[in-house]
Order: sequence, then structure tokens, then C-alpha cells
Amino acid sequence: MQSSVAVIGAGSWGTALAMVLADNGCKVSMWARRQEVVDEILSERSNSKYLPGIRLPETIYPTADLQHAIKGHHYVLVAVPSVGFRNTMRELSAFLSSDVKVIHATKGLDKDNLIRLSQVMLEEVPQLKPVNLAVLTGPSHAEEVSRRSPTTVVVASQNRVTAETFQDLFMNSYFRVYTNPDVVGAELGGALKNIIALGAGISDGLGFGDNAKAALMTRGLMEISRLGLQLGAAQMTFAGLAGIGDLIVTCTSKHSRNWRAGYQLGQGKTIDEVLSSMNMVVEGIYATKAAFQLAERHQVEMPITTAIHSVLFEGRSPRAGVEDLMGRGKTHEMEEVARISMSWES
Ligand SMILES: NC(=O)C1=CN([C@@H]2O[C@H](COP(=O)(O)OP(=O)(O)OC[C@H]3O[C@@H](n4cnc5c(N)ncnc54)[C@H](O)[C@@H]3O)[C@@H](O)[C@H]2O)C=CC1
Ligand SMILES: O=C(CO)COP(=O)(O)O
Repeated sequence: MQSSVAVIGAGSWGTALAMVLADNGCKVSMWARRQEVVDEILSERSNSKYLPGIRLPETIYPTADLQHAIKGHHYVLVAVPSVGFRNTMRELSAFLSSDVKVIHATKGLDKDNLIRLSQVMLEEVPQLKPVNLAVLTGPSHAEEVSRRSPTTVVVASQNRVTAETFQDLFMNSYFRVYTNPDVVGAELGGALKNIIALGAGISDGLGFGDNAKAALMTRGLMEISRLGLQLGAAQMTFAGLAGIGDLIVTCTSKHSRNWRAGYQLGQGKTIDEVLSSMNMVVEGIYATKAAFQLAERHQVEMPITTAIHSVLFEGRSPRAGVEDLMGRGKTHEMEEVARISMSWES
């Protein structure tokens, strides 16, 4: 039987994932907030603001009517920016039945309650069963997926059947899907790497080199893991596609909106100038605010996040932020390793 999937969100990611599903023979309805997007897809088969130059398959049916978008579908994929996530779930709640399986592909945290987005789903749609929820994450720029360039991602769910159901739905010759039971690590890896990508962009914008970027990525992963472990993630997830994989792609790709925003900050633009020049979401800005508060709440040391927070929200210059990082007191590279090493006993 042909699977039918509702994709909620017609930005670059929702559209690219709708294409994967259409390529896999699914019937796909796609909800767009704005009627102009629906009209353009219907008349031109393109979504030029978000995926210029890409022709969309005929089996993607766009609509601006949320109820119409999800009516009768077996599966729902949510791919809206994190700032609109709670409201979108609240609106969806009236139309979602309790047996539907829902996956989200948003990389962010709930800005008000500092919780993960699958937790927001359960708060806003109480009829959803946790076993029917999944998360799709990993190193995957929409621009490349829409060109059918080889890509690997992770589907995380606490329920194996749900994870494998979505694996089967999305997987094809150019889109390879792995499963992982660690929902916490998958969501945190995807949300927190955006902060480090902003930092990598700032570093490049300041004219620093590969040494600085490698340092940011490696030490960045360290602080992502530190917070992640505190919040219940499995350490190994951060060594995988949802952790280091996504960190690499976002810190080094010309497609990354977070890197591009950071680059402009490093070149001396203000945050307002940067945001007004971009017509796409820069999740790292919201994630920095949320992670900074989580780090304080859980007493987790996150020096890079703290430095980026000071640049974004406390008026510190990017160069001063780098000086703050380089001037920190000396530490071991890994406290845990130093602690267990017999020869290091004092
Ligand atoms: N673009 C990419 O390559 C990837 C994006 N993601 C994640 O997917 C999520 C969506 O990002 P993109 O599609 O790239 O964003 P985008 O900037 O390309 O498009 C945003 C879409 O969301 C809609 N939107 C904006 N504010 C909204 C709100 N308050 N409520 C509902 N809809 C709203 C816009 O109309 C637009 O359709 C983000 O969390 C992003 O991190 C994840 C992996 C890859
Ligand atoms: O998450 C992404 C790639 O995996 C997209 O990153 P940006 O939002 O920085 O473009």
C-alpha cells in the first residue's frame, strides 16, 4: 500500500524531505504557512525562495490548510523552525489522532521552558504516544539532499518499530538512514552544534585559520557532550552522525546558515544587520540563549557557548570573545582521563 505522509513546513528542509519521500513512492501533502509558496509549487513546481533551481515532483501536494494537510495521513513529519514549533504543534493537536506516527526534523530547543522538541510535542499533543514519536537529524543540508547527493542521517526513537518504520520510509539510494534509541542525544546534538557553527563562522570571519576551527569543533563537541550527559544523553551518540557528523557539516559548509551568520559577525556586522540580510532561519542564535541558561542551571562548564552568548547578547566584540576563550585558566584536556590515569596520581 502506498504510504501517505504529511510534511508540516515548506522551508528548505521540509521541501527537501518531501522530495525524498516522493522519490520513495509516498503520497506527500506539504503544509506551507504562506499561500504564495503553495501557488508557486502548484504553478511552477518550484519553491524558489528556499530551494532555488530545484524542480519538485508532481506527487507533492502543497496546501496552506493545516487540517487538510494532515487529514487521512499515516505519518506526519514536522520541519518548522524551533521558534514556531510549539504553536504549530498546538494548532496540529486538534487534527492529530492518537495512532499517528510523528517525526520531527527541527534542530533547536524550546526557548521558554528549555526542553527538547519531542517533549514539546507531548505537552502540546497529549493524545500522542511517546512510542510513536521519532526525531530525524544528522549532517544533511537541504540544498544537497534536493540534488540527490549522498547523505546519511539518523532516526531516533525510544521504540524500535517506530524507528525502523521511519527508516524504511525515508531510506533510498542517496539517503541512508541509521536508527538510534537515544532521542535525547539526537535532539541535543542537532540543536547544540548550531552554536559551535556560529563560532566557526565568527572565527573564519575574523580571518583565523584551520587550527582555530578544529579547536572550536573539538572543544565544542566536548561541551555539547558535557551538557548532553547531564541531560540524559548517551555519550556515544555524540561520536556519531547526530554529534560530530553534524558538527563537521555545519562548521565547514558554505550552505550553513549558522556558519554564514557567524562569518558576518566576525567581519564586524551587528546581529541585527546579519539577521536582516538572511531570509532563512539561524537556529544557533536561539540555541545559544537556551544552552547558556541550561549550562547555568545544571552547573555545566560551556566556555564556547558562554563566549558566543557574550558576543550575541552582551555586546562583547568577537575578538574579545576569542581573547576570553584563549585566556582561560589552564585545565586538563579531559578531566575524566586525567582522573583515572594511575601515573597522574598526586
Ligand atoms: N535547511 C537545512 O538544510 C536543514 C534544516 N534543518 C532544520 O529544519 C528546521 C527548519 O529549517 P528550514 O526549513 O531550513 O528553514 P527555512 O528558513 O528554509 O524555512 C523556514 C520555514 O518555516 C516557516 N516558518 C517561519 N516561521 C515559522 C513559524 N513561526 N511557524 C511555522 N512556520 C514558520 C517559513 O515560512 C518557512 O516555510 C530548522 O530547525 C533547521 O535547523 C535541519 C536539517 C537541515
Ligand atoms: O542542520 C543543518 C545541516 O545538517 C543545517 O544547518 P544550518 O541551519 O546552519 O544551515
